[in-house]
Amino acid sequence: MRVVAQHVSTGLLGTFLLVTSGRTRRIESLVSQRTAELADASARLIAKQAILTHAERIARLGSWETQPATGKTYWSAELFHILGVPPDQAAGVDRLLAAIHPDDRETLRAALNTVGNGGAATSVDVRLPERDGSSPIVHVSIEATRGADGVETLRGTLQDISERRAAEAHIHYLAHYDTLTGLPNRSLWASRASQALAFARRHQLKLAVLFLDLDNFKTINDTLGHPVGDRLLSSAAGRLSACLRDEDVLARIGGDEFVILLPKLNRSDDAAVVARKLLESLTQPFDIDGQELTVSTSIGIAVYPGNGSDIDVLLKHADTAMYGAKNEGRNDFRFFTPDMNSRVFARLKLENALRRAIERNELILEYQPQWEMPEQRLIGVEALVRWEHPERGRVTPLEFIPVAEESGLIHAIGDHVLRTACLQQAAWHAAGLRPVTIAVNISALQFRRQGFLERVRRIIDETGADPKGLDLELTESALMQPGPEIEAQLASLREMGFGLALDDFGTGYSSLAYLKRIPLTHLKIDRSFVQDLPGDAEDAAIATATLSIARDLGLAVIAEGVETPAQRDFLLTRQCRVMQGYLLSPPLPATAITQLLRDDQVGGPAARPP
Ligand SMILES: Nc1nc2c(ncn2[C@@H]2O[C@H](COP(=O)(O)O[C@H]3[C@@H](O)[C@H](n4cnc5c(=O)[nH]c(N)nc54)O[C@@H]3COP(=O)(O)O)[C@@H](O)[C@H]2O)c(=O)[nH]1
Repeated sequence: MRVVAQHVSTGLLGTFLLVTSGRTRRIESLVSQRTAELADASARLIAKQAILTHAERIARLGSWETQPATGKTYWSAELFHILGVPPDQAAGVDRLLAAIHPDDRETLRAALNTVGNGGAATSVDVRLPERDGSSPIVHVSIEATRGADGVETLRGTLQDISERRAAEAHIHYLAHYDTLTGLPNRSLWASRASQALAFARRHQLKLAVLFLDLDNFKTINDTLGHPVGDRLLSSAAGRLSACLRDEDVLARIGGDEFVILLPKLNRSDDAAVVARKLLESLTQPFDIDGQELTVSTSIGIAVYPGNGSDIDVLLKHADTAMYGAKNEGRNDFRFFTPDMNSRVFARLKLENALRRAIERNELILEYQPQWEMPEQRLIGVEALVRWEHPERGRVTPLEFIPVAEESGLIHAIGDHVLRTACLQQAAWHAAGLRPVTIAVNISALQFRRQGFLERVRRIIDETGADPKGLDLELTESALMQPGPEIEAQLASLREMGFGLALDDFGTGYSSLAYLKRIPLTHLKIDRSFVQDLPGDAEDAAIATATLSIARDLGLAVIAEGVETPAQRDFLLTRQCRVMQGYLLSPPLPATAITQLLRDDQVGGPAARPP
């Protein structure tokens, strides 16, 4: 029995053991299955957490959660990072508030309290304390989960939006400011001007709009290059700005155009006071990269309510008045008057007529003789363009050359003048007349334009003219800052045989240094230095010095604008051998020069320095 019992008991145990071990295995298998599932879930959770952490880092967005009842708090890794709080420091609402800029803490506290006390979800933008010179801006969103006893969980996100804000600010800046000068642009100016106008209308105040355009800026820009032009513009903007009050609005609205709003004006004349200050501010030369540059401005003024009742009209009238100031000598201001509209129209009409004049060959040349003295031997002529306008009669180049330069027509006119002078040389040669030099004026814009040399070559080839009998008269502005390209162009012209005369010497941006570097053949004493000779001591000194410099540099000199025997005699005593002016002869048609040459077949062109 014992054995049986034993057997039985062994059997039971065995059975039990068998059963137990079977269950155990199942349990084990279940446990290991569950463990694997848990490990898998945990791995997936970790992976998801990693993705979330990654996403938060990329978005510069941290998240947080806090249970007011238990004080349990969670901060994501990115939240610690954005707030600059070490990850081992206790994280909670107080810590969050402490990490905010002291001036913005109350804003966030109020938002947290609102949501914590049952208010709707909200968000605020607050700053963090300054780091690396700026205060990051964070956008904090707050919401709550509520239970029966009120708020159970307060949670939210905090995102660093500094870059977005900076980008928005930059876009705003680009849309409203001029990047070169930092001044408001046309759009911002117009919106401020409209507000000011509404205020002026309500309070029956006056308001002025000033339109400024820098004089000769285009020449400086085209001749010295855009980087120099840009620096000049921004320096000029600085000076203009310094003349104004805080409430005035200065804007740059185009290349060299500025507008100013004077919003609170007692009397119209106050605008004139400001205009005078602005003109005065530009009188001192600018030092741009070590070179002295001078620029002036012309100013047009329109006043509300007299000259218009909306900003567009006031601006248009100020622009028109600015043209008035330009036409009447520049470097000055003019108030708008209704008759100016017709003047601007006239200027546009002139430009159109000039365009047609070129096509219709209305531009002709006269030639002013140049004489070797004291024998008064004709040795050259200066070609001067004339416009025979079908209705207006003769239009002076003083009127149309500036229009041609502003409109770009100067290039076509310049080519026409050079071609006509070349053909005239060929005609005099063909007629068997003795050769005289023909001097041709070249505008600075024409000379500095890409391809000038090629155009000159083409004209010479087409006309068969001899450059040895041609002088190109260049102004000082054409030769300002002669870089290697300009020097090479001048050298090529000299190699071709052209003479190179510096016109109006002493009136512009004279630099004796470049006289040495560029291959000039002549200097022309400007008639402004001749007209008061011999009485004016300063003019006498300038004329004498010019002659002396030219002699030392081996250059020929032509005195222009000689109108009186006293001027002629003074210049003769200073060894000036070549003269031009009304005393000797006005500019004449080609036929008259032909006659002069026929009458005197013994002269010859002035000897040029080698
Ligand atoms: N780029 C070009 N400019 C040109 C061309 N033709 C003329 N011009 C420039 O126009 C300005 C005015 O010229 P104009 O009315 O022809 O006057 C010239 C002479 O008539 C005048 N002159 C000559 N002698 C006297 C005088 O004794 N007294 C006096 N008051 N005026 C006199 O001077 C002008 C010549 O000046 P300049 O060229 O400096 O030698 C003038 O700036 C012309 O340059 C052209 O084809 N292209």
